[in-house]
Amino acid sequence: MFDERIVASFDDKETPFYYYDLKLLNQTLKECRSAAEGHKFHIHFALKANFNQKVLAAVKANGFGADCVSGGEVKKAVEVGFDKKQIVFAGVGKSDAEINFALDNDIFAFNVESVQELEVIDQLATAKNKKASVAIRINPNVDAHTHHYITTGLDENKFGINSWDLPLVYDTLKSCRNLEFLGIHFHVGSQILDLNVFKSLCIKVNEMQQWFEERGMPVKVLNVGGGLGVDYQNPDENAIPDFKSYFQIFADFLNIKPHQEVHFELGRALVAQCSSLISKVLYIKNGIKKNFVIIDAGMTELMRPALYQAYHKIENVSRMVEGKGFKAEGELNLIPHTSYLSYDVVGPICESSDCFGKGVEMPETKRGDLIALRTAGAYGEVMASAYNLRPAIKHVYSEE
Ligand SMILES: Cc1ncc(COP(=O)(O)O)c(C=O)c1O
Ligand SMILES: N[C@@H](CCCC[NH3+])C(=O)O
Repeated sequence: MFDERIVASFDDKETPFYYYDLKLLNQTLKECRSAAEGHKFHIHFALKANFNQKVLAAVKANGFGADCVSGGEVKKAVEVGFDKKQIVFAGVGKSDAEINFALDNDIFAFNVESVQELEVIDQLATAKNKKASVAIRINPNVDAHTHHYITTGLDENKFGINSWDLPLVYDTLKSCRNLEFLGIHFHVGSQILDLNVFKSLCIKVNEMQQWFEERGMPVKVLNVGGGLGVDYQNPDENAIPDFKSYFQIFADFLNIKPHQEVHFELGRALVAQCSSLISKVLYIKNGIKKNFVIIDAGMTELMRPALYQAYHKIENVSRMVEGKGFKAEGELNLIPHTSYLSYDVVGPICESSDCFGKGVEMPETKRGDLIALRTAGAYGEVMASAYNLRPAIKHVYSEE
């Protein structure tokens, strides 16, 4: 991904910044869309993964809808120009102001996460003399086999309505005159690489839709959420996820009826690989037990390693020649692997967890080298913070 021309173009840029490969982003979006179109599946992009303006413009241009988790995201989606009939609003804690904003904008649907929320949406819709379309988020108790902080579909998680509360949901839907029941919604977790998880999800979705339809409530939308993972270890070899196999699971195992639409809410799979956090080496500190590379990006710019011990591939792009490996300073020839050193790559923030990788093998690294933290396009800049009064994040975009 980082040929010499790209690295040279970074020379005059102030670090740290997120570098976006817009060509890769567009390729990824197109592949996803064509894989989904074959099955007539609808995809809403989960804005929580990335709400960078250029990213959203590309997502919208490629025909995706918007999956929002706050009033702020609904507002953003409206401002960017997503079709309001392609905006959904999920989240366990929607405030009255957020619900009102979404009602005023006539969005496609609320994914509702509790019985009390159903009642509140009905009251607020009644006050506006409107009907709110709702999908019921059901907690399917399916183990996503992913990091426990990003598992969302187990009984112990706060998300969704548990199946034993469905009779109460049914009664509430029947008594609330300003709600229109649209369908059911699920999301079991994120960074899921084992496609069997989605098979188990399909089985639960089939059970749940039958429950509603047996009670005379047609389920028009089956929303199966997002969660497809990406290859953090091999970002160049597997730059675009296998969308075909992913969608095929749902085509094979979901019991889709003619009156139904299947909706997805993908985030990470669409945007993770198109961006890297580029940072400059400030200092090299050789300790007794460890060598530290101290870079000018910290957990404030990319929080995932500190928060989830998440892995991001780390490369010294100043010493990389495309197709040839690494070069030593001033040399054009390859340097042997034995001259790779082991470093802990850390940021400047006053927290011990401000560490991007331990024992990272890199060619001998010097002050001023550029370091790329790969696969940072999802849950990267959106989770940035101003802790330590850090400046706002900067961006650089590929030409395309
Ligand atoms: C309800 C919901 N939908 C969609 C997503 C997007 O997930 P992912 O980025 O893993 O595709 C999430 C985040 O996990 C979510 O909580
Ligand atoms: N922020 C998480 C994903 C959360 C998904 C949202 N429910 C991550 O970086 O992996």
